[in-house]
Amino acid sequence: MILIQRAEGGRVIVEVDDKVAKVRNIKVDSRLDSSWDSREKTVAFSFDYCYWSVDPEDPKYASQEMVFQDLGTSVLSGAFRGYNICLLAYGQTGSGKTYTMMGTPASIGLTPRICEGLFARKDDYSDQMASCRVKVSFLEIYNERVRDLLKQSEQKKPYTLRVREHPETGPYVQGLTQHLVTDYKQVVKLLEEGIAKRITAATHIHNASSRSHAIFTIHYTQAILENNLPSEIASKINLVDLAGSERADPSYCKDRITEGANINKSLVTLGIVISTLAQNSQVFSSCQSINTLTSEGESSRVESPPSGGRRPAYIPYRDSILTWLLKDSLGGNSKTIMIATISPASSSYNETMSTLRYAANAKNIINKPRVNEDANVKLIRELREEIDRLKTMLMSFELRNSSPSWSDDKDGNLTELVLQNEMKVGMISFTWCCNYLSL
Ligand SMILES: Nc1ncnc2c1ncn2[C@@H]1O[C@H](COP(=O)(O)OP(=O)(O)OP(=O)(O)O)[C@@H](O)[C@H]1O
Repeated sequence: MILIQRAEGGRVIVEVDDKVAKVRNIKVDSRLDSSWDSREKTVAFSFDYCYWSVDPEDPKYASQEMVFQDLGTSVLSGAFRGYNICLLAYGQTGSGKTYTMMGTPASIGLTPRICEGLFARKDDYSDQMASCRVKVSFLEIYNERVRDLLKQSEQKKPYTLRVREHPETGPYVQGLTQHLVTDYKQVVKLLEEGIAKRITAATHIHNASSRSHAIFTIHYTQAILENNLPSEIASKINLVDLAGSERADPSYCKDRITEGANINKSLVTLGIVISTLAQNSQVFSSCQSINTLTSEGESSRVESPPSGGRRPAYIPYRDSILTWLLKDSLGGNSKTIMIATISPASSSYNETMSTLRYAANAKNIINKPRVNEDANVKLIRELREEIDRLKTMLMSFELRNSSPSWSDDKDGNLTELVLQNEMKVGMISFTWCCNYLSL
């Protein structure tokens, strides 16, 4: 989705028409007869949502509440169902990423609103024999190093945390503190603490520009009772406010230039990861459609890769700390929303076009999210569904079939299947309960 924030620096060259953002091509002079110039006068990009957030007096102005109602509520519903979610704000310096993700005291942003939503739901749990646990962590990546924003550090060099990769759960930051929070006020306090520690500097566009990528993570675990068995559904919500992309100003000091180079390095790597994932998703979907066509027309199955032998390309996640940490959110087990913020001013034309192309690429990625639930509880539920299906079939056979021999055969097989599945359910439930109690 695209969010158009303020217009400083020249005339407005962007307009929003429902889900389409149209940018006037400033390289084509609209006053001249363009018959000799084949370039388009406007370039249109379509997204799931486009918001106009320039002037609060404008009737089409999109407020923080409106953005939350569209995006924040879908983050919450995904988390309640047990999915991992990632919300990522990308855009030019000063275009409103931090405003959208965090907000201001007068106009709170997505992150605090999402936390508020989690705790509003928590209050309902008393009726449902379920409970939940919320833990948060907050880190920044600055100059390719990781710092815990929620840890008091007396050290001179606080950027010492290392990223490691677990074979099952993926990349994580070793030693990052996780804070158990029980109400909204506690989260707000931690958010304020972390934001105050985040590295900012004055750039030629924005005098309090975030120079680091910030990741606020919520570990949301729900304890539920399913089929009379206690179980847990876990969801990880990554709320990411990226550092702004900006060109290096020759008047900057050496540190600022190194900092800019590191920001660009991770944003360039993010761009490469996004376009490779988008290409791979296209290879995957063409593979699927070829397999579908073949299985409709022939009896044999085609193994991937399809004709032409295109294999998925290597994804360089580990080329930057940012992409390594977001590996699962980008093209993995996560529902991911990218918010691209742009300025509608003509002076930002190049950055706006590059952000829109970046976002258009990200739209093509196909992720594989799955509910993070206990595998045994899932198996028991599937077996019970199968038993119900078989019992319904048995009943309809008994009602419909008059031929005794045929019906007896089928009845026998189905009854046996029902019994086998009920035994499996009994055994798994027993072993699972023993394991759960011994923990
Ligand atoms: N829609 C908006 N309404 C009112 N103020 C806004 C809006 N968008 C941004 N701002 C204000 O503009 C300034 C810059 O915005 P913000 O800090 O969110 O930019 P950013 O993209 O995070 O920049 P950087 O990458 O440099 O950190 C802030 O003072 C912010 O409060």
